[in-house]
Amino acid sequence: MMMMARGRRCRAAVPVLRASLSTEAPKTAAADESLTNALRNLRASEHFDLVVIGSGPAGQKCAIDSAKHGKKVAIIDKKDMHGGVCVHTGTIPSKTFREAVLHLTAHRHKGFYGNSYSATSGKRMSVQDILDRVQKVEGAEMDLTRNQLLRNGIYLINGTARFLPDPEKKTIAVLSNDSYKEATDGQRHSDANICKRVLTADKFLISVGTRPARHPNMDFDGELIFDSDQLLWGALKTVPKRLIVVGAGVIGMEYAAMISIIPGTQVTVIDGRKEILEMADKEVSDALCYSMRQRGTRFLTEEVIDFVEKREVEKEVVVHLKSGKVLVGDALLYTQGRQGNVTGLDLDAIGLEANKRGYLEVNNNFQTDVPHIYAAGDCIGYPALASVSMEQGRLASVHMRTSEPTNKNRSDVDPYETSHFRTRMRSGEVFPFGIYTVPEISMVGKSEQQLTKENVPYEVGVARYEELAKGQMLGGTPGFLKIIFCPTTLKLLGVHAIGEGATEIIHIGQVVMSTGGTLEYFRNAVFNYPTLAEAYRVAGLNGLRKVEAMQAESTAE
Ligand SMILES: Cc1cc2nc3c(=O)[nH]c(=O)nc-3n(C[C@H](O)[C@H](O)[C@H](O)COP(=O)(O)OP(=O)(O)OC[C@H]3O[C@@H](n4cnc5c(N)ncnc54)[C@H](O)[C@@H]3O)c2cc1C
Ligand SMILES: NC(=O)c1ccc[n+]([C@@H]2O[C@H](COP(=O)([O-])OP(=O)(O)OC[C@H]3O[C@@H](n4cnc5c(N)ncnc54)[C@H](O)[C@@H]3O)[C@@H](O)[C@H]2O)c1
Repeated sequence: MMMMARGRRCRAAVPVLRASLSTEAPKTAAADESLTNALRNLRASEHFDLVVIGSGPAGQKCAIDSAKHGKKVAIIDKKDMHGGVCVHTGTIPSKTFREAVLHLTAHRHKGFYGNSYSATSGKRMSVQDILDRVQKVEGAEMDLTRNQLLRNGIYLINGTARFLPDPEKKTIAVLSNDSYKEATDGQRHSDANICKRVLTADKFLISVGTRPARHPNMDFDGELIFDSDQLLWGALKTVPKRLIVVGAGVIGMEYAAMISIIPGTQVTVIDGRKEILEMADKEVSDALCYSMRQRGTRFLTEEVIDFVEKREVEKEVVVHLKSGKVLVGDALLYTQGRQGNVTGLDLDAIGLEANKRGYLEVNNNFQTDVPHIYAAGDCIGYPALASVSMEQGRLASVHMRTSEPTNKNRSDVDPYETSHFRTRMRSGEVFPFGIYTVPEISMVGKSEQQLTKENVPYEVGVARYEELAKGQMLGGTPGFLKIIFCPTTLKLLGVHAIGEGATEIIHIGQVVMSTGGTLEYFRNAVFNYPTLAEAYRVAGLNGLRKVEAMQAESTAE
């Protein structure tokens, strides 16, 4: 079904094109060929300036920018996935999950009222207690997204997109597959897939996102062994007493940290690498691990899984590591990276190929090798953040409309909106990372380890939450802010925070850093009091004192 954009002229009804077709993700080459053949004879029913595939952050912002500039835009996605992975299985549900756990455990208040204080009157919380909040927020966010798109005159077409062979590479079919689960678990859930319509467009944006990567030899039943999508689907009823998390990347560490604050749970994290959260500053990741260890979490790094068995009767999962260690848990969460959602798009039809992780290659303007087909968001790889995906989508739209030969104002495009952004983005210079562990982490710019590797001299200024009035008011929970700066110019090179509000206060450092400000800004500025932002003043003064001491020493010599 297509949702009609408000304010648009009604079209003549387009006959639904039916063909006896195989599913969205054909399992064999023969099935794939028969699907392609069946689709080949279908004729396009409507033309758009832009067709966006996938309604996540990248797709939304690209579509809205184009629609606001007068383009006729359609977004294709499955009906139950409007808003993308971001709204349904990624950013929004995981962060709501965190808020629910923090509330139900009363974790933020334990500093004052003791470890036994909770919001569940001593009753052990169920997974559904947490998911109730997640589902409410997910529903509200989906409505918000839909309304925003429709308000902007964007056509929402429900289904799965698949390119059709066409010499111009401008034709796409919409298949009737409505279930995200069907697309992600790779199982065939229905015998036939119906082609609902065929569209043509001048431009396309592929913003199909990613899905969890799965170990080929593990049986993901959603209850004993599950990925981060399945955790939200409700098959797991009770919070596991012994949870094994495989993969200490962002997703693994966020969920491990959330579950570890639930009383009566013991979490073990396994990773093949030496360091946990490699992109974080080591002092920060050490502080996170310290905090989680205090709650009984165990970290097994440089470990590789040999095999995993399920004990169905005992409802246990047993992990055998290549090092010979054997772990027994009540559940296993598998978070070893993600895979681009390109299966089923028939990239062959447009002469494109994804890499083995399912990611597409694009240039600085987000164009693939086919110049009118753009790609943005998680399906182009690093950094795979909702925040960055939104901006990539908008920038793709900016390039689409400003690079048109008919555009007379090509020179008035802000250079920030062109390829510079992507180049700077690769260096991590222009966006922060927010990692919603407990305590939360945030960073912008370089870490001490990166600067050391690059032979860049630096000094640091540090503020501990315990030194701040607001930190005390919040219960004295641990945390710190570290500003890394150049000792000669006093310019900021990186800002790293761990503790309550870290993902919010990081933006102060980001602004000062991106405008070329120095540490002196924090000495001279007056901040609200009491706030966590005051940490900048404390850290700034701490850093300046160190520089003064160094100068005094060198003068004395
Ligand atoms: C557990 C988790 C937590 C996260 N937390 C954060 C966070 O805190 N902060 C942050 O910034 N980022 C976070 N992320 C990353 C963030 O969710 C992604 O960066 C963001 O969702 C990517 O947006 P996107 O535009 O690429 O599309 P996605 O949100 O990935 O959506 C892609 C859409 O494309 C659709 N699609 C796929 N194939 C087809 C097809 N053939 N036809 C039609 N539609 C199709 C899918 O149904 C889906 O709706 C998290 C991710 C995960 C998994
Ligand atoms: N707060 C946020 O911004 C946020 C939150 C969640 C996810 N995300 C995005 O989602 C992306 C995917 O996250 P992810 O955690 O799935 O992937 P990831 O790549 O960050 O982490 C995967 C982890 O699994 C480990 N691993 C891989 N193979 C292994 C093996 N054989 N044995 C043991 N360990 C192994 C890796 O060492 C790594 O630590 C992230 O890159 C991030 O951009 C962002």
